[in-house]
Amino acid sequence: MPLRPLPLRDAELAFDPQWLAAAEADALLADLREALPWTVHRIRLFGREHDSPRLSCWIGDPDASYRYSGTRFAPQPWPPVLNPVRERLATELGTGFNSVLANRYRDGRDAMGWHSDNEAELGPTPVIASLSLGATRRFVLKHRAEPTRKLVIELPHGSLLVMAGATQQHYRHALPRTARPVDERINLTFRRILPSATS
Ligand SMILES: O=C(O)CCC(=O)C(=O)O
Ligand SMILES: [Fe+2]
Repeated sequence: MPLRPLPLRDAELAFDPQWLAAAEADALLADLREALPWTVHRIRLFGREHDSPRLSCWIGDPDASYRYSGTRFAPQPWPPVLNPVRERLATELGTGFNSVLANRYRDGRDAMGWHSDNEAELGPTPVIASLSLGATRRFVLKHRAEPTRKLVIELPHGSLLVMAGATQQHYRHALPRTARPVDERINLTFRRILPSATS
């Protein structure tokens, strides 16, 4: 299916509910579960350290280091299974990616809180390509200045959501917890860390 624009004022979004065919998405999910060194990241919230409610893994080119809670981290190397995905994204979106944040939500209690992907190293108008595998979860975008302006979207197995332009400047997003019994989900957000920020 093609990527189609999702209309939302002050945002630039495109969505394909089935960017990967089910069999490809199944294989990728199974591989990534095994291939990645999943860890619980520590996050700083109101001055206190907590375990983040999910498993994560940062992947990237060797020069694409990133800052997280004030520390600089070297990324994990790309697992070969992601190479075709990375190439296809670059071709279809017309922009290259040098890093991926992989998140693994073990069940409905795992989640991601409100944030924007607005780190300085991504630049002011980052293209972020979010590929979802496994259980369908609800993703919510909320306008910073007008919180009633919202988009709620279900992200199914094999779907691709692209956030671009000024989306990160105007909107925050989250993956809320759910009381529904849900299976595991893996999400990959492909990003481009700018070279000026990686030295
Ligand atoms: O799991 C998701 O769909 C969202 C992930 C996300 O917002 C992020 O990695 O920055
Ligand atoms: Fe995000």
